[in-house]
Amino acid sequence: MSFVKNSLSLYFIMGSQDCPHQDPVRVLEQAINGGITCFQYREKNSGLHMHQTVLLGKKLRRLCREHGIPFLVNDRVDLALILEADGVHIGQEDLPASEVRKIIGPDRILGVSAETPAEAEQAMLDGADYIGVGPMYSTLSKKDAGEPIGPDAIQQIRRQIGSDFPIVGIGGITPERTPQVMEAGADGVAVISAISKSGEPSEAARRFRQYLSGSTKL
Ligand SMILES: Nc1nc(C(F)(F)F)ncc1COP(=O)(O)OP(=O)(O)O
Ligand SMILES: [Mg+2]
Repeated sequence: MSFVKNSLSLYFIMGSQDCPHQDPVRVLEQAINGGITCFQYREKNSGLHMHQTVLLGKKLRRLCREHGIPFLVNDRVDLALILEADGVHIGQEDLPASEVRKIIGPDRILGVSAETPAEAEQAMLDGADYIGVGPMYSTLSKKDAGEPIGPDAIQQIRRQIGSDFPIVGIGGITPERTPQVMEAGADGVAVISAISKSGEPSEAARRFRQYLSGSTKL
């Protein structure tokens, strides 16, 4: 579990839909240079058909492998297996976590979205290695995101599941908002547009790392 916990501190999530003006491979390369610790490939309503999704996924997977960054795939367990991903992330409206755990086996990472203590508890019972809690703040990266639940939701979940289980906050998180999410009990922050749409992904990732290490000049 400590491997997952350590890898969650700066969890970059991206698909081609998040990089309207740049090559997604270059964006990931820059984000890795800036210090991300985990990556999730999340193609959503991007217009790519599955062959293109696999091709891009292979390039992103290769980049992560070269830099020792865990590579996870969102939603699509088949795509995760094709890409030899380190894991998969699923939400409450995706395949049941307990079924996904059977398909990916015991050694791959299983992430599950949770908004409430009950969902968090169930995810743990279903074999999740971490949970993603959000949306923390309003987000443009997920069209069907619910109302923001804020860092308090992490505090409530922590009261239910204890301090050991890995939690990452997600949804509208900026470098400046990172301390609030971490103080609420998260092990890390998951980020899409604050890095992918920053124009300077490596600089953006570096700023998150500064706030994560508490080394910013307040
Ligand atoms: N993709 C995600 N990754 C995380 C992670 F924990 F990894 F940060 N947490 C939450 C989500 C959202 O997952 P889901 O609810 O299925 O929506 P979508 O499939 O649109 O992403
Ligand atoms: Mg999903």
